[in-house]
Amino acid sequence: MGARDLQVVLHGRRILDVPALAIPAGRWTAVVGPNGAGKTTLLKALAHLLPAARGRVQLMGRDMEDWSGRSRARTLAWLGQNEGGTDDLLAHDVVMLGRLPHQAWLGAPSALDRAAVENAMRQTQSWDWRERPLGQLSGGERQRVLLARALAVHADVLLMDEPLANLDAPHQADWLLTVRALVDAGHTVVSVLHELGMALQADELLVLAQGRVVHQGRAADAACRAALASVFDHRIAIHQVAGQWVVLPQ
Ligand SMILES: Nc1ncnc2c1ncn2[C@@H]1O[C@H](COP(=O)(O)OP(=O)(O)OP(=O)(O)O)[C@@H](O)[C@H]1O
Repeated sequence: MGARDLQVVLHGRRILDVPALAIPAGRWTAVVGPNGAGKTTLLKALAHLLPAARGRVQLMGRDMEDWSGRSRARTLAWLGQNEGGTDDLLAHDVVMLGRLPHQAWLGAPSALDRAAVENAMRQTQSWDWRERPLGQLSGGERQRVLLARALAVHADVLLMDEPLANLDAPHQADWLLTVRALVDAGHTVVSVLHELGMALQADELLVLAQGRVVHQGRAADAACRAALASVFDHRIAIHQVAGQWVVLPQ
């Protein structure tokens, strides 16, 4: 996906200013940067969730405005932070919401929908809580249900804002495997991450600061690590341990 002249002004402040952006298809891009850099704002603007956004966003080569809401919802899955309004729903029904773009108007879920929900819940190990209201789950359990909802869409493009929030280490590792499998199957994943060591395992890094893209490139490149150190005012130390990047605060 991509964007041109993307701007967000809120209460008279320019929050985001991205003249041109191309996110490679079939790869995993991690969006990183300090608090307040505009990462969530960028992701929401790309997802067409921010009425205040100006500019052009393209999804699979077509302007967002040219997509019907339904086909866009089938093509682009969203995992956001602190989403309200679904606490009273059973976890299973929350995940089924991910199948809405595939269902006929007022139609019952098909066998395919039910299988997609079960597979996604088993993949995130949340199937055991399917009969529990979302509001009664722990932060990590809830996050895994919401991840299942995004996976159940079977979308070509997945946008995830802080998907690792509240996940314990094994489930962070599972998330990584899930993303790798998605990308291997040709999907595009864009995730905002604060876990910089995980972000450095992405294919591409998009580094934001003060509402601007200050670097975009292959995460394996030294230039990405230099850009990271710079936007965090050199308050991080990046080490390689057993072939993986470890980022420590300093
Ligand atoms: N509704 C709003 N009204 C005014 N300013 C806002 C609003 N939402 C966000 N901002 C401001 O926009 C800037 C970018 O916010 P955003 O949430 O995109 O940052 P972020 O990079 O995701 O931050 P974090 O790492 O803290 O989650 C911040 O300075 C924030 O205060």
